[in-house]
Amino acid sequence: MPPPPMIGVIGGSGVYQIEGLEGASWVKVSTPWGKPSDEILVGRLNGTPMAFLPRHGRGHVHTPTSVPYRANIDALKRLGCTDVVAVSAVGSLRPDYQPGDFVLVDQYIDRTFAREKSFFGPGCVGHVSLAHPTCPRLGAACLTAAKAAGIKTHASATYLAMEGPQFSTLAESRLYRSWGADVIGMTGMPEAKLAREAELCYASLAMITDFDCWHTDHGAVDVAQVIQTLTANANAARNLISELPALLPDHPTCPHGCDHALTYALMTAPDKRDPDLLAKLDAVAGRVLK
Ligand SMILES: CSC[C@H]1O[C@H](OP(=O)(O)O)[C@H](O)[C@@H]1O
Ligand SMILES: Nc1ncnc2[nH]cnc12
Repeated sequence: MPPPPMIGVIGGSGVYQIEGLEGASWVKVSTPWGKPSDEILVGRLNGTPMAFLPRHGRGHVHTPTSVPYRANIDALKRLGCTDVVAVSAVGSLRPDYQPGDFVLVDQYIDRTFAREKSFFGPGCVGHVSLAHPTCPRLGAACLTAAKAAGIKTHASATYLAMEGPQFSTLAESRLYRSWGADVIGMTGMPEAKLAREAELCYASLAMITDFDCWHTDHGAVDVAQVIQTLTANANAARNLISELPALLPDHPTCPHGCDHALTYALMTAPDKRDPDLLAKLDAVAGRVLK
């Protein structure tokens, strides 16, 4: 029997709390990959178990580079999450995706270079498919929730993940546009890669806060502009999340295979596997290592 649905929400910049969780408490979760960004708020939303983790920690302590992505995903998996909705602030790289709009991210270009990107490594080599890096079923639920909450949401976007923390140069912004990227942010990767390795359904809902620096009618992005747009639209994000529980199926076997991503992924022969790494993979890959 597949586990019952539990939604993990990763809150991005400006989203450090969620309201309305019944019986909510902040819990400390230890992982073999270090400490998550913060304690995790666990409770129920309209009867469905939910776990909320602020990606940068309460008070925005972590940079996009220092976010402990592996610990965060491991902790959500360890708590029993089946589905993870990531909320992020992004800049728009196209004129028709405008500040205040939401987008459902379904593709990535990963330009980050200073982060741990895999749970696997020497002694347990694994290769998962990332052709479709997000879960279409969870994405569809997010779009339905956004519609119910009255939020303008674009159904598809390619997210350029940059290292940061500085924003892009004009030449970079133009280059990313020429590559076909639609939005830009600093945290979408390796989060999506790790969620896939952990066999979690993952969807990324991004709020557009600015036009980065390429748009001739708009000044270059700064933090004040990002915060202003985030604050103006924070309620929309909350309303959207509260619509989600009713939209998840009772028996969450993923028709797209997110929950079986590791079935053919492991390459290392059983007798060559590193016991220390296998122990660390207990939550993430326990299903295939039992
Ligand atoms: C505050 S602007 C840059 C900052 O905002 C985004 O954060 P998140 O993705 O966690 O919402 C962006 O990726 C940068 O980390
Ligand atoms: N223009 C931008 N570049 C990178 N990350 C962002 N987050 C919000 N706006 C951004």
